[in-house]
Amino acid sequence: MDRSQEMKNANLLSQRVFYICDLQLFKESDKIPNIRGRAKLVHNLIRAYDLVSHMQLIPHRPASEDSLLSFHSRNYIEFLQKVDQSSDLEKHEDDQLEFGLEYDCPLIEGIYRFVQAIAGASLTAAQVLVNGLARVAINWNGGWHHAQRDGAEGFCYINDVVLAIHKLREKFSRILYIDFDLHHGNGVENAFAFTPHVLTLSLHKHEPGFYPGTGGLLDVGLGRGRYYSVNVPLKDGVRDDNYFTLFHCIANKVWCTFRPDAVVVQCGADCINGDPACAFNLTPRGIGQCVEKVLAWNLPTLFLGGGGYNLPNTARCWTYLTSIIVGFQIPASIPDSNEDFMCYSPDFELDIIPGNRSDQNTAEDMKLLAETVCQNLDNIAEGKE
Ligand SMILES: O=C(CCc1ccccc1NC(=O)c1cccc(C(F)(F)F)c1)NO
Ligand SMILES: [Zn+2]
Repeated sequence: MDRSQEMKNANLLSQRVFYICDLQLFKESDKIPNIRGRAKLVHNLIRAYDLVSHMQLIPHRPASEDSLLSFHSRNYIEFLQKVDQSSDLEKHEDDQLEFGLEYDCPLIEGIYRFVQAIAGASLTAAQVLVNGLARVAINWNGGWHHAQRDGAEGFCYINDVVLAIHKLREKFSRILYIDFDLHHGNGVENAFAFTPHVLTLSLHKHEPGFYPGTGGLLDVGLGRGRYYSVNVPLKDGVRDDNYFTLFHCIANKVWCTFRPDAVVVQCGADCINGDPACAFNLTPRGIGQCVEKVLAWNLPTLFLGGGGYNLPNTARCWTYLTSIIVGFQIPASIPDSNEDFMCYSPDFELDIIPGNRSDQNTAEDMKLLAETVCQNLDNIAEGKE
């Protein structure tokens, strides 16, 4: 191999952060209810801050039918293929309901090509980590954590998170999944509830009537997976400092007892102040501190998106997280070169101020969460079932 090729490879490896992006993927992402236009907004802001020059940009490869079947049922995948072709949707009305393709997950045009793109992007990112080409990969168009084996749920048509974790398991023995989205990562937890090879850790809002309703403190996993599902149920109003203190304590315990070989992080931005969900008082700095802690472990890590319905705030959040992941500090004011500049009015600032909702989580609540979770995790220390 000549010198220049060596230089290229060295440069490639030094770009330890791979970033999945291409226009087709953004086009497919726009088919998801309530986030139309978000994919481009996020990418444009990341580009405006010139963060792309610190990353290796690669396009997604559409997921094959086989890779979709590594988690989803043949019935569901074949239904998506069938309904994709047919013009008259009325014919499949009852099937649609059976596969959750109603209400929150209305049928979308070209749905099979859509799920191949969404799943393919996260699989392409995971493959980069399996190949050892990079230590970190980002797919802000993934993170659809509610989709179940045999159906769509909660705006999630395909569970790209489960597929990506399954891909990582080809090389890594113990995978830690961390879910910062406002909603419980039920689809991912269900997929791995019975296995000790994947520990799922979800911090989320949990109160009567709030979707999906699962992820209570007593939900610890099943069979050989008992104690490998970790849930941190929170009430409205939690703020950066308490959230990070809790995460810091639990993440340390998970790291010591589970000793992960790779990490997948779902960064749903509906937990950030300003989201129409109006629940937590968090800012990107709070989640950013948690991300810094995960990066300090220096493990192969895949970052995914998720919820986030205040589109400019979601762009602010994931741009800020990208700057932390690549280790390049960026200025607080939105670059006016950005074509979407006006979306960031009236402040044109990157920072998001914390909400001022009263914190329903008392100090006792937080203490009980930390203690209970840490006691549960004592059960997975070396050798204990
Ligand atoms: O964000 C999600 C999906 C949430 C969801 C699941 C099932 C039914 C409805 C929803 N959507 C919302 O909870 C929601 C929250 C805030 C804002 C919106 C919006 F899109 F209408 F703005 C929607 N999972 O991480
Ligand atoms: Zn969510």
